[in-house]
Amino acid sequence: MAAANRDAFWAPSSKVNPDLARERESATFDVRELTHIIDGSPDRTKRRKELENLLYSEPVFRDVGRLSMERDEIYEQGVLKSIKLFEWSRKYKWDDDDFELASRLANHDISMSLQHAMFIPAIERLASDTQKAKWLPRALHYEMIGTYAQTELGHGTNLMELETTATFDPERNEFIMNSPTVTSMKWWPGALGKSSNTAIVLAQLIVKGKNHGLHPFLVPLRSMEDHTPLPGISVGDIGPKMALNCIDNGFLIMKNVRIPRENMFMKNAEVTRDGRFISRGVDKANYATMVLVRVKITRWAFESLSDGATTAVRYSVVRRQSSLKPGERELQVLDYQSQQYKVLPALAASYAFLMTNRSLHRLYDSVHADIMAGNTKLLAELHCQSSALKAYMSEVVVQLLELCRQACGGHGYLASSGIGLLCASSAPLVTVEGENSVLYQQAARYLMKQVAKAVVGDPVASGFQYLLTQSSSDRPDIRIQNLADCGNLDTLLQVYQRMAFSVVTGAARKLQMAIESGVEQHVAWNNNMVSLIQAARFYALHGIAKEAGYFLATPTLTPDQFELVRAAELQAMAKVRHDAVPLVDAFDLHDICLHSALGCYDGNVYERLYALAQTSSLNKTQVHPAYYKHIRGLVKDGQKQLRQQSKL
Ligand SMILES: CCC/C=C/C(=O)SCCNC(=O)CCNC(=O)[C@H](O)C(C)(C)COP(=O)([O-])OP(=O)([O-])OC[C@H]1O[C@@H](n2cnc3c(N)ncnc32)[C@H](O)[C@@H]1OP(=O)([O-])[O-]
Ligand SMILES: Cc1cc2nc3c(=O)[nH]c(=O)nc-3n(C[C@H](O)[C@H](O)[C@H](O)COP(=O)(O)OP(=O)(O)OC[C@H]3O[C@@H](n4cnc5c(N)ncnc54)[C@H](O)[C@@H]3O)c2cc1C
Repeated sequence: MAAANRDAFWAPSSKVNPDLARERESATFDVRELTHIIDGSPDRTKRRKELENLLYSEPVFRDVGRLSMERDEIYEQGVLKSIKLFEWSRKYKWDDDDFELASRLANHDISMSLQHAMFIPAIERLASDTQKAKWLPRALHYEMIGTYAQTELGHGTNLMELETTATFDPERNEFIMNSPTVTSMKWWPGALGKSSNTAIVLAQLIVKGKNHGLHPFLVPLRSMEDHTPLPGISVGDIGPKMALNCIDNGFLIMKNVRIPRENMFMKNAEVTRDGRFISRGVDKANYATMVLVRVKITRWAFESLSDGATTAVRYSVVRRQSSLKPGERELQVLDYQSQQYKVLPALAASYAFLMTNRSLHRLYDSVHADIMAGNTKLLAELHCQSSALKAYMSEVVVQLLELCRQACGGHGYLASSGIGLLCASSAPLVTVEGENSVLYQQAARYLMKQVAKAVVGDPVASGFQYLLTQSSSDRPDIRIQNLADCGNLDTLLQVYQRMAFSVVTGAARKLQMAIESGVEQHVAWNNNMVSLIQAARFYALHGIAKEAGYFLATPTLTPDQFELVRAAELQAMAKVRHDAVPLVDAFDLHDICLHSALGCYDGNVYERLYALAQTSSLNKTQVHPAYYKHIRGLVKDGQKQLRQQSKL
């Protein structure tokens, strides 16, 4: 597609699909006001619009051609986008919020996203003041382009078994970095393969033959002059992935790579010139960057889901298919109850996730400020909440996005729908920054400790008061007698607390019984892992309907009450359906950001599908070269055989 046509492609059309226009006219609330709430304030909306104008004035951010690009081109485009954002960040002195917003507007489709997502935050959190003074300006001015290299080919989850070593050489006042085995090579770090010249490498610290555990080190990878790998460094890309192919996730093998002693991150621990190891702060302080990124993932979960919900809702009101009564006009597919059941949970969860992320962010900011001041009292609660919410929200996003894709029928399978790519690029959220079942277990571990406290009457953390209130014998009955009761938030909270109490204490009981019967603690944990993971998950009405078994078996609800909840859920869906389009419009996603022929604001779905099909590389010529190479021979042979047969 020529550049001029690309611009035309994204230009909003004055001709809006009439079904979509009607939905907007009947909105029961002010969409702009809701947009301000979603953005945070009218000023934040204004700022977003300013950044949209800046970004989308650049051809590289408007491109629709990526659907037919080769890997090299995808990578190069991702690099170009990174460079643009970095240049603007430097020129306009963007703060973290601005950078995050700009990155979101670029769909995080940038090769060197780790620079701001992990590399700079890790320096801020793990480096001593002297190191920060030295490294931060180099990172913020993009002389250092960096990555966070923790995972290895052999181990991602179990950090204790990482094999990379950093051995202190007191004579030369240096660390010697080594990847001693095949499985010890670093594998997966984003931007490691081709883009980064520096890495934060997590390695086992060896001093005087003693292993002091995992610590972070700043390792130069490539020459600052010509970007060639430095002596002892083998580095490269790990190959194409299901999505996110603009990112050069890489491998790294180090052979006797020497770095100055001062390159060990020294906020939390230090090796002195004479080889003494000094540990400061809490044991897990070096995991701080992971906690931050888990919080960020809950934001990305909201963003991906709101993209998917917008596309699925808009398309579902534009698409008409079949009628309920023969001869009647075909129905907008969103009017089928089953379609509402596929699409509206994604819409509802988008809003719930936005608010949850905000609350988690507030907790993060407050605990982070405490930690910087030396107070780590709430670290365990933050670790529990960030682990459980990262796991739960990413799990739900992956499931709901796939439903949104299915809700778009066959067109949802086209790359031009945008939704397949969204599913593929969101899929790793369940794995990165801690695989979900592993993170649920971290939360379960904290929960079990809270149960132990509740049992002996000790105070429990603020979010776990239900362990005390729900255990008392005079707890009130659940009052669900009619549909209106199902809409009472206090009642719903009570339902969840009761179910959570039963599941959490049930898991604790099973664990305790297994241990008392003589089973070793870690075996008992493994034998009860599914119950423990369930205990760490949390669930409104849809959650109750989906997890019926737990609410009926615990027993939190009677079968009659459960039927009422189900009826109330369907009633709520019909109500939300009326405002579904205004509710997705309030996300105010620019068409370029959404990148979907099915989800565009004007609803001209069919025209855009056809226009995007024209960009297929197969359509460059009327007759494809494959015809001359292969198909022509087949057809000619067939013709020849037919002629011979007709002669017989
Ligand atoms: C942008 C996307 C790019 C992606 C990037 C990446 O993926 S980068 C790569 C991302 N990679 C990953 O995410 C790897 C995932 N793996 C891990 O995070 C860890 O290895 C582990 C948590 C699974 C276990 O760790 P372990 O064997 O060391 O520990 P343990 O289970 O024996 O527990 C010991 C104690 O430590 C506590 N504690 C643990 N973590 C934290 C924390 N963050 N904070 C605070 N506390 C924490 C825990 O509660 C327990 O406390 P207790 O009960 O003793 O008072
Ligand atoms: C797109 C992408 C980007 C990434 N970026 C980075 C990066 O920038 N830097 C970096 O260092 N790493 C990065 N990673 C690596 C990522 O952090 C790891 O993949 C993740 O931590 C899981 O580790 P693993 O792949 O080794 O899985 P494993 O730990 O081998 O787990 C495999 C499976 O085993 C099961 N399992 C494992 N342990 C347990 C347990 N204790 N209990 C129950 N079940 C268990 C789970 O089902 C799990 O899915 C990235 C990964 C991806 C996919």
